[in-house]
Amino acid sequence: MANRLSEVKKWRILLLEAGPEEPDVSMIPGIVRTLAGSSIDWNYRTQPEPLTCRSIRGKTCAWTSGKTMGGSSSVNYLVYMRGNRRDYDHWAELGNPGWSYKDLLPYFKKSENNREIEGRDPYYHGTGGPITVERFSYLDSSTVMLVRAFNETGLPIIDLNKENNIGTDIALSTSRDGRRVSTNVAYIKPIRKVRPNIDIIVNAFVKQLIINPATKTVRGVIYLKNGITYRVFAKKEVIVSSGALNSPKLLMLSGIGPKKHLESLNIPVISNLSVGHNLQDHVTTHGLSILLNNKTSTMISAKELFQKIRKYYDEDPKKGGPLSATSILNSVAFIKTKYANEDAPDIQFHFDGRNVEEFYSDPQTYMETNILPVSFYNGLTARPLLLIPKSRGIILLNKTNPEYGPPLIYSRFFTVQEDIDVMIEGLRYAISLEKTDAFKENGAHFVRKPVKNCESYLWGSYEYLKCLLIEYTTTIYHPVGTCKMGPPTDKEAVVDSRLRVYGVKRLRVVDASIMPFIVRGNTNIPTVTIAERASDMIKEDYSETVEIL
Ligand SMILES: Cc1cc2nc3c(=O)[nH]c(=O)nc-3n(C[C@H](O)[C@H](O)[C@H](O)COP(=O)(O)OP(=O)(O)OC[C@H]3O[C@@H](n4cnc5c(N)ncnc54)[C@H](O)[C@@H]3O)c2cc1C
Repeated sequence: MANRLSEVKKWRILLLEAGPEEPDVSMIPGIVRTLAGSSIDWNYRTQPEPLTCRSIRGKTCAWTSGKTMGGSSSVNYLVYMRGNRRDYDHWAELGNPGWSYKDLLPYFKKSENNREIEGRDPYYHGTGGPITVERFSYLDSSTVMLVRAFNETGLPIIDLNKENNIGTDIALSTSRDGRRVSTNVAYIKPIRKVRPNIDIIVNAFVKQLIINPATKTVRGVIYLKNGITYRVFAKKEVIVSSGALNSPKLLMLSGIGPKKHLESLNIPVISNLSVGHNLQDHVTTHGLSILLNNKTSTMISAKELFQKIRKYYDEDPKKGGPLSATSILNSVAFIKTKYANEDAPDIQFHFDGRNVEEFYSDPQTYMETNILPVSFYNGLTARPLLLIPKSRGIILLNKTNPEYGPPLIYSRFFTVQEDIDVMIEGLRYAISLEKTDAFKENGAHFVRKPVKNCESYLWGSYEYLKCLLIEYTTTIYHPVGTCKMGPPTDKEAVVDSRLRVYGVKRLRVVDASIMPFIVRGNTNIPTVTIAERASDMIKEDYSETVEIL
C-alpha cells in the first residue's frame, strides 16, 4: 500500500510499524523456525477450548504473526500460492464488485517477477513486479518423493497458480537467489530514501484511531514510541493494515466493533459492527509422522550444521544448499474430497520435517522447542489443511489489558462436525501415500504407534485421527476474515467493496482481515493482491493519475 500510494507524487504517506526493521536473520529461508517466538513475533496464543490444542502446552496453540517491517511476510514459510478461481468469484458473487478472479488476475501478475517464466504460461504469470518468485535451487529426495507419490495417486503435476489448483507440484517461493523476498524487501526497501513523500516510523505502536464522535470522521492516530505518545493527523484518510489479529483489535479499541462487547469494556461505540467475527484459518495437526530410512534422512551433526551455516554466509551472490531453502515444505498437493460441493479442492497438503524419536518422546516439548533448520530431519509430518472451514472463530479484546494485552483468540476449530470429517479424509489420503512406489523406494512409512494422549484408540481409526486433530491442533498461520468485506445487506460486513469501514468516514482496512471467505491456498500473495487492488481503488476514488517519482 505504502509503495503504490506514494507513487502519487502529491500525496504524503506515513507508515507506522509496531515492530523493528526487518532483521537480516529473517532473510535465511532455512532457519525460518527460529523466528516464531522471537522478538519479531507478536507471540499470541489461542484461548483454551474443548476441541483444539488439548495436548499443546497450556492447552493453547501459538499463533505466530510477524512484528517487523514486512509483517508476517518476513517470518512466513515463503510459499507462493494464489488460491483457486472460485475463491475470488465467490467474493464477487457475495456482492463485492471488482473482486472476481478476472478482476484480480492483472494484480496477481502486477506484483510478480517470475524468474521461471519460460516454463509457465504468461497469461497467468508476470515478470515486471516487485516480488521475485522462483523455485529454491536446493531440492532433497523427500521433496521429490512426495510430488511423485501424489502423482501416482492420480493427481496431475500442474502449475498450482492457475485457475484450478487440483494437482501437485513443488511450489514456487517468494525468494531470490536463496534469500527471502518479504513485502518489505519487494516494496519498501527499493523506495526508501528515494521517494521524498514517504515517511516510515518503526517501533511505533498504534494505540487508537482519533475519531470525531459527532461526525464519525477519522482524523488520525495515536501511537506510542519509546514510551512517548504521539498524535498524528491525516489530511485524506487512515488505512489500517495490522493483519487479521491486530486490525480488529485496533478498530475495537477505537470504538468500532460489536456494541455489547465494547460497552462491557466501557469503550464508547462509534460504529456497531461485527469486527473480530468470522475468523477463519487453515487448521491442521502435528500428529501424523512418517519415518524415513538412513538413505533419505537428512539429519546432520551439530558440527556439520555449523559448516553449512558458514557456507551459506560465504556464498555470494547466489546462495545455495539446505539453508537457502525450506525444502520439504514446498511439496504441495490439492485434492477434492467427497465433501467438496464445488469443482475446487477442499484439502491442501503441506509437509514438515521432524526428528521422529524426539517428537514421540515428548511431543509438547518438541513442538515448543524445535528450531532446527527445516532441511534437516529423519521423518516428516503430513499436514492436510482444511481449505474451506465451516467453523468460525472470534477475536475479542483482553478485558484486563485491552490496549497492550494480546487479543483473545477463540479459533473455535472443529465446532462444526463436517470440518472433522473433511480433515479425516485428508489424513486418510496422506496415509494412502504409503502404498506408492515413491514411498517404498524412499523407505518412507507411517509410524503406526499412537501418540501420547491418543493411546486409547486404534492407530489409523476414525477416533484416532480425530484425537490427533483435537489434541495436536495447529494452523499454518493464515488467519483472515475478521474485518469482513461485504455489501450493506451483510450483517457481518465491516468494510464495503472499496474497503471503507461502514459507519465511519475516511477509514479503510486493507489486509487479510477483509477476506469474506478464506482462499484455497496460502494467504500471503492473496493479501498482497488485496493491497494492489485497493491501491488502485484509492487512486480511482481520488481520481489521481500516477506519476512515478
Ligand atoms: C509463520 C507463518 C508462516 C506462513 N507461511 C506462509 C507461506 O508460506 N505462504 C503464504 O502465502 N502465507 C504464509 N503465511 C501467511 C501470510 O504471511 C499472511 O497471510 C500475510 O502476511 C498477512 O498479511 P497482513 O498484511 O494481513 O498482516 P501482517 O503481515 O501480519 O502485517 C501486519 C503488520 O501490522 C503491524 N501491526 C500490527 N498491529 C499494529 C499496531 N497496533 N501498530 C503498528 N503496527 C501494527 C504488524 O507488526 C505487522 O507488521 C504465514 C504466516 C506465518 C505467521
